[in-house]
Amino acid sequence: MLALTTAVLALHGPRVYMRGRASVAMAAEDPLLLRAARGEPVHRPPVWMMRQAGRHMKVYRDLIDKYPTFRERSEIAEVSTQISLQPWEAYKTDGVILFSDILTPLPGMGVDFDILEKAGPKIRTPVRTAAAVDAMNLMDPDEACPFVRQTLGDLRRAVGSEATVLGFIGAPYTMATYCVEGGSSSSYLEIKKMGLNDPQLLHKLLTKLADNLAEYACFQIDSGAQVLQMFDSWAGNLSPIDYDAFAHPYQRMVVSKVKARYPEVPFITYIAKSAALLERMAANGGDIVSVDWTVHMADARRRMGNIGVQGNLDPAVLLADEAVIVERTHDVLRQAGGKQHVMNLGHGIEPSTPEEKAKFFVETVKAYRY
Ligand SMILES: Cc1c2[nH]c(c1CCC(=O)O)Cc1[nH]c(c(CCC(=O)O)c1C)Cc1[nH]c(c(CCC(=O)O)c1C)Cc1[nH]c(c(C)c1CCC(=O)O)C2
Repeated sequence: MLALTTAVLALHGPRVYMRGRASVAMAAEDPLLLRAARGEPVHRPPVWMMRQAGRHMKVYRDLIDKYPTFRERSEIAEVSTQISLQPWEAYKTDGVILFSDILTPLPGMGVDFDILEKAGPKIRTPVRTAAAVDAMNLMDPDEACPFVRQTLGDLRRAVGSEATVLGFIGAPYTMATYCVEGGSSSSYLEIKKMGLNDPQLLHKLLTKLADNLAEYACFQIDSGAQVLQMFDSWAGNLSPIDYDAFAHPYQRMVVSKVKARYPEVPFITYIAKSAALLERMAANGGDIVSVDWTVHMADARRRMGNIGVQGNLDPAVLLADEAVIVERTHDVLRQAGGKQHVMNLGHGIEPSTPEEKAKFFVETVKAYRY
């Protein structure tokens, strides 16, 4: 800890460090995660867990009897607010993420979907032709997702300055995988075929999605989201050539549209299995790269230079003994260093995670001092 403080002093010099402390005092109103995400000095790392609201919590599973479909649970504002707050009430995470899904805005664009309890997302009519892409419209988020505005506002009022409220979107490529495949996939062959045989059609779909998703992200910020996370979860499945053609430019398009309107709102990008893509992710115009657990955080820092990081504990560690959780958590925190790091898992929490282990992980991070 002392070594780290010395390192911070060596890096910034005492004068700048003092100025940093003064700015902390001035920004005392803003919650910790938001300050850390902006790169301001903080006394400890903030922590939340991807997919923290949901199946691993008994209070959530109990609600399924009353609201049997995911769309009810995420599209009735009172229910979505209640679920979003469950992990905050149980663990006092520093981040509270809107309980919703990346597919939620699709009906507003003219693409309808269901979420089946076992099989997951299902697009009613997959988007595979020029006519289907042309039929997609520019969404009006207030008309399509009024419950999102309501929930984000209610969440801000509920947590005040004790936590940071996060909004999120899917990135165009990952959204396109659902539109084209019609649901989850392990090989992504339909969208790959489209990209290889009719790239112009895929570009057209991605452009439409980018316009809509940027609009939807801005709507979430306007509704109260203080940090925005973009999930390009399945872009790690692309070859670099295809990533550069179909994922990267559309991430950039979304980021630049959002940044043009909300330059001060921290923007996080997540991709699963992204070890080969870190440098590319860091160049999409966002502020923070959410790193999965297949990379040493210290390597991620070295490779990406001056950009914030989020992550990257293997979610499986939350199934281990407490001593292992402490050891692995501290290891990530040390590697990430004290600057612009949001502690998180490397992907969503496993549904089989015992709640007391999730709580222990959050407490372990909150007890750490820079
Ligand atoms: C199962 C599933 C859904 N939607 C989706 C899946 C994955 C299926 C696949 O592998 O292809 C698609 C999806 N939804 C989300 C992502 C990005 C995050 C990721 O990579 O996991 C992805 C890829 C965000 C989300 N999806 C959800 C959140 C909620 C907020 C949170 O707590 O993080 C987010 C950010 C919630 C969600 N979304 C869904 C359910 C059943 C739930 C409930 C919570 C739970 O997982 O137990 C439906």
